Order: sequence, then structure tokens, then C-alpha cells
Amino acid sequence: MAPWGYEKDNGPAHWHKDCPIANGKNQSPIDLINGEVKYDSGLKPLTAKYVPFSDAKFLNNGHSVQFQPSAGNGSELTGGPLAVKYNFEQFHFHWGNNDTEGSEHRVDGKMYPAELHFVHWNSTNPSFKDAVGSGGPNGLAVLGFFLKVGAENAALKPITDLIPKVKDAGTSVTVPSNFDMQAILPATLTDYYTYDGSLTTPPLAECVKWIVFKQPLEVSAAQMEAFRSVINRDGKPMGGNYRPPCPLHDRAVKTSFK
Ligand SMILES: CCCCCOc1ccc(S(N)(=O)=O)cc1
Ligand SMILES: [Zn+2]
Repeated sequence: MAPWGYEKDNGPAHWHKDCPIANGKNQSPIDLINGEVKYDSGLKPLTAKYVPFSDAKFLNNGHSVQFQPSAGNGSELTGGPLAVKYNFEQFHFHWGNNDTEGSEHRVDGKMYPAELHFVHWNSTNPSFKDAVGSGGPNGLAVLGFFLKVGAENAALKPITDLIPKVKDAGTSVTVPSNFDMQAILPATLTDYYTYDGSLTTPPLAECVKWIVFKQPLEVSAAQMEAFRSVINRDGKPMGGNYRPPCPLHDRAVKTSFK
């Protein structure tokens, strides 16, 4: 099979051939249906401590654009539904070719124009790859933020300004060391949905504690257009790099908010 992608001949409907877990019972993304979620008063706020990076790359890997510091940079996530400390690995985006589509998770069936994923791995593992293969839903913790079109996002501007430099698949640039990743996050990481799920791209491992924030982040129309200029491995616009929602089966979605 051609390498996986989001086109007719290699998109999500094909992925089960190489990754049979695609039809598993703990797959992501899902549609977050407010009438079916359950408030959990035990869910505390999350704490993300992101330290400045000495050498980080921003890259086009053919199916997303991704910010990736060198391993072991000391940025950590704790709290919320997490029992232990998780190390930051990378963040990346999923988006559409117009403002009516693009996010992976949905809220009562509504899609946002894009979704930002901050990927972290359980620090009781020796590496990210080991955490992916560790079995069970505590290998990774991924923070999901919906993006909607509005005011310019000053914290993401250093990243969206780099997009023209990684227009083609397989390209990367060094990110200026004064980039402040912490500034992307809302001041308090409070209102979120959380559930046990999977990677939303192959290998689709069911190793993720998903934490999806209720409050979208805003980006300007120009910042959205920057994403839509990115080209994938087949030389086509990368927009549409989102997996449709998967069945919930007998999973519960908990919320930290009423
Ligand atoms: C063992 C190598 C795994 C490489 C793939 O890693 C991923 C894939 C998807 C996501 S996502 N869209 O679910 O946040 C996060 C990380
Ligand atoms: Zn993702």
C-alpha cells in the first residue's frame, strides 16, 4: 500500500490493512457529545511547565507540520487525570481546506477549522517510542486545543511565520531559541474533556490519555491560510489531514467542568 495519507487511495478507510487496531474499541478521535459526558469533581487542573528550547526544529513530515525539540529538554505535564509526570515530545496540527472542517475531535458534531496536539509521554518509560508501545492508555498524554478563526495568535505567530519555510514535505527549519511555547497555552488549563483513546494516525496505538480543552484558541485568517499553503508528500495541499470520529464503544468521557 502506498504510504498512508488522507487521499482517496491511502486515507483513513485504508489504514486498517496495515494497522488492524484501526477497528479497535479505543480509537481516536471521537465526537464529544455533551449530553453523554460525565462531570468528575476529582479532575484537577493540569500543570504544564515548558522550558525554553536550545535547538528545536519545525518540520513538514508529509502529513503534518510539527514542532520538535531535541529529546529530554525538561518540559513536563502533571495533574488533571494524570497519575505521573509526562515529558513533552512534540506539537503538531490538523486542519481543513476551509473553515467548516479540519479538527479531529468534534463537539456535538461540530468541527473546528483546526486542532493543535501537544504530545507528552509517561516518564516511567525510557523513551517516547517505548511509551507508545507500553500497552494501556497511560503511555501518552495528548492535549488537544481547537483552533477557531479570530484574532491573531501572537504566541503561535513565530511558528505560523515559519510555515512558508517548510512548505514541502521533508523540509525543516531551526526554531529561534527565544520561542516561548508556554505562551501558547491558556493561563489556566481547567475546562477539559478526558477519555482513553489512541494515536489518530498510524500506528493508531491505543496508548493515549486524551485531554481536549473546551475553550478554542484563536488564530487569524492569515494564520489559517498559512496552514493551507502546506504541501503533502504527493504535492497536494495538506489540508484535510484529519481522521473522522471513531465509535466510542463502552468508553466514558469525563469532564472537569459542569
Ligand atoms: C512509535 C512512533 C509513533 C509515531 C507517531 O506518533 C504520533 C502519532 C499521532 C499522534 S496524535 N495525532 O494522536 O496526537 C501523536 C503521536
Ligand atoms: Zn495529532
